[in-house]
Formats: sequence, C-alpha cells, structure tokens
Amino acid sequence: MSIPTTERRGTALRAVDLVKRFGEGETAVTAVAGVSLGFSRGEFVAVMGPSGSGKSTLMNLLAGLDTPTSGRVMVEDTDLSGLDDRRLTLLRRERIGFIFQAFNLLPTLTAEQNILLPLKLSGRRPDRSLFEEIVGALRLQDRLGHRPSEMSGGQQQRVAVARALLTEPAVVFADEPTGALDVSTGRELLGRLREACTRLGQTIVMVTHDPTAAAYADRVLLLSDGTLHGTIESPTPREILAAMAGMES
Ligand SMILES: Nc1ncnc2c1ncn2[C@@H]1O[C@H](COP(=O)(O)OP(=O)(O)OP(=O)(O)O)[C@@H](O)[C@H]1O
Repeated sequence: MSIPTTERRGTALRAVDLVKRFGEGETAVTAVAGVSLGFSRGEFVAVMGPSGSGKSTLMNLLAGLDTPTSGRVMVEDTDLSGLDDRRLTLLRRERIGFIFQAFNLLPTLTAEQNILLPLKLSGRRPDRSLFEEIVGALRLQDRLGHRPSEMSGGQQQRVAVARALLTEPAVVFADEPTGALDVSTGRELLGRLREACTRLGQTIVMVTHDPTAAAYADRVLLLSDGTLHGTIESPTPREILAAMAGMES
C-alpha cells in the first residue's frame, strides 16, 4: 500500500482549534474563531482573505509571536503552549524564518554577512554547500559583496529570503513579501522562492492580498471572519479571484 504524500513528508506545522479573542465584554473581537490546519513539510501555502479576516493574527499565533486564547500550535513535535517565554524565543530563532515586506537588512553588512548573520548569532556553523545552493537558486552569486544600498529592492528581498532559508527552519512565514516591489520584480522573487522551496523541501506560509502571488503556492487557504472559509489546491489566479469575489459579496 502506498503511503499518502502528506504522511510520507510529515507535518511541519499544525494548529488545533485555535481561537484568539482581543478585549473583553461588549468590545471583544474574536479575530481567530476556531481554526484547525496542517502544513506538510515542503508545502508552499498562501493565506488570503478580506481585510480584518484574521490573517495577521493567525500568522502571529502560528509563528509563536502571540499566544492563543485557546487551542494549540505544534511546530514539528513541539507544542508551543508548553513553552515559557525563553524557550519560545529560542524556538522562534532556531525553527522559524521570517520574510517581511520591509527587507530588514543591516545596512553596514554585505549581502553575504546579512545572510550568515542569524547563524552567527546563534553560534551555528553555516553549511557551505547549502549556502551555495540557496545563493544559486536566488541568483545572488554576483551580489554577495554588495551592501543593501548597492542593491535593487528585488535583490535585497532575495537576500532576506536567503537569510531565512539558510537556518533551515521548520517553517518560513512570509508577510506580503512582494509588497514593496514592482510587479515584475515581485513575480521574479516569487518564482525564486517557489524554486528554493521545491529544491530544499522548505515549508512556506505566505500572507498576501495578491491573487497572482498566491497562485505560486501549492494551496491557498481562504479566511473569512476568523474561520477557514475554503481551500484551493494548485490554484490559478482566476480561481483565486473568483473565490475572493464570492467572499466579499
Ligand atoms: N491587538 C488587537 N487588539 C484588538 N483587536 C485586534 C488586534 N489585532 C487584530 N484585531 C482585530 O482582529 C480582527 C482581525 O485582524 P487581523 O489584523 O488579523 O486581520 P487581517 O486579515 O490580517 O487584516 P488586513 O488584511 O487588513 O491586514 C480585526 O477585526 C482586528 O481589528
């Protein structure tokens, strides 16, 4: 009997009955209202939904940046609810990668130094062949000696992607990673991110408002009023647009 792909690959991240409420009494807002999800290793998932549907709150919970009102988050075998602040900080540093809209590179460091910085800070030795592979997949070979001010926005974001991937996190969270880029540079970045994800077997969870960006993912999760409204497998921009239009009407 063949083993289903998801079981063979294992689960990188899981959420069980996640609820997040802000405030008390009449002014209370339930931003995430009972979400259960699993992300397989190597999967690239986009999270979409109207403004206020709970995307950022869900991502903060999944990344251990915020604690749920109830429910659980598991990063690989670790239940985040069992961790104190110190161990949660360590887990975020060692097992989670982040790519934000702003590239957050250190201006005085070269591209190579920026990419290596997280490993250096945690006292880990960089895997040189992995470094070469990531830099190759992101076409950064010729930019390693440049400082951020000497690079285009797209190149800077590719450095930020390389920095997130080199620590081999269980999950990389990307929050509107193409938000500061023009359309064609954004497409190129997503193509490279997609390629790196496939080559390295890296799990990526990306929040975006852009249906074309989301179509680079293996799966799109649609959030509405803090609940999971639907899922689109192997999405096309047209299917995503149609689903989004259906939600907003
Ligand atoms: N710290 C907070 N305190 C109170 N309410 C909050 C807080 N954070 C989020 N909310 C509320 O929770 C709901 C979901 O917000 P969230 O930012 O997760 O949505 P979103 O889908 O990411 O929106 P957008 O696409 O506009 O960024 C909203 O009603 C928001 O006002």
